[in-house]
Amino acid sequence: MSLSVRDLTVNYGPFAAVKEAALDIADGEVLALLGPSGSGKSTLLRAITGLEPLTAGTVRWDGEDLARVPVHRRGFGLVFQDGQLFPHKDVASNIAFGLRMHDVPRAEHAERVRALLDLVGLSGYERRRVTELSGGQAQRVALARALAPEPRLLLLDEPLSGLDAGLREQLAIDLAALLRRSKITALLVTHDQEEAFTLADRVAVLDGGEIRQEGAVRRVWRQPVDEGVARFLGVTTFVDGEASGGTVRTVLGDVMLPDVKDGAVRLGLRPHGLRVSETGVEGEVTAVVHRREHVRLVIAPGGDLSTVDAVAPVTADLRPGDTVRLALDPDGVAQLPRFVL
Ligand SMILES: Nc1ncnc2c1ncn2[C@@H]1O[C@H](COP(=O)(O)OP(=O)(O)OP(=O)(O)O)[C@@H](O)[C@H]1O
Repeated sequence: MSLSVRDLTVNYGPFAAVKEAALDIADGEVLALLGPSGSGKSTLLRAITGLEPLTAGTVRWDGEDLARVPVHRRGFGLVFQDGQLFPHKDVASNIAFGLRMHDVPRAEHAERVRALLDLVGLSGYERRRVTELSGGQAQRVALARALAPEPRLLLLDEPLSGLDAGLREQLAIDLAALLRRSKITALLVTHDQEEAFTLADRVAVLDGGEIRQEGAVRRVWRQPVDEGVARFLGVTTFVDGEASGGTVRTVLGDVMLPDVKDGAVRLGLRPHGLRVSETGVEGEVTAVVHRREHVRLVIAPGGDLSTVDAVAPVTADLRPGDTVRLALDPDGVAQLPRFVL
């Protein structure tokens, strides 16, 4: 085990921004701290780096308590939302700064900078002024600078949130490949579930300063512990059902789910968990929103049911008032614990 955090609490006056947080990151693993704005993600990350004093708790690396180890001696690399590059230096000097801080001999700088630029997909950019970089390129340079001293833990605080959507998606894919290829141990802070799921092996979902759920990405996505976590992970509709032999029967249709136990179950549906289909439950379209890859719909299924979110292909020509049929898609369905009163 590399990083181990226990009972970590950070108070700002009477307000607890982080409450008794516990998490572990194993060697080569990427953990994402995911949560809404103000949930305490950045405070927890800053406390781990040593930038924020702990009110209580411990941060250990391989068992060693870091309480008395200052930020620059922890061997951690940091990347923030705005890469905070030195504007008067060129790309190579920005990256070499990371090397100088860690006593890498000067003769090795050029070669190391070249290798790092290659790693982040910016070969040949050594002499470029940082003021002449795009937002995405600047974040790649910030990443190269943080990686230069070969940190034992890379901490990324919303590294992509300053970028526009398309670029952000591409950079998340590139960054995920880089982290896996280089077997870097990392902690990522983000409010964007797509980003967390692209980049991380495990996620810890924070809300109100508390870690509400922690686990492998797929598991948290498929089995959120409560409605709060489920909603934060994109679930908009909850429906009860009865499982038998791997199929769950609900008022919105049947769906086959892996590992579902027979008996009463509660499902959480993301919009793409309900798709317009040839057969299935009938409903009336009440709203249509065009998205890049699909059309989002609000449907009134009739009867006692409240409106539900659903999707249709971009080619679907649907308007409010149209009648459609809906089928459940297991890809967009989560399973929640069902509390029997
Ligand atoms: N220096 C400070 N003094 C007082 N309160 C603070 C301070 N820094 C943060 N807070 C409060 O602590 C809470 C957690 O803040 P934090 O920045 O960790 O949240 P976050 O999840 O990272 O949010 P965001 O995604 O918006 O950055 C917030 O309610 C914030 O207002």
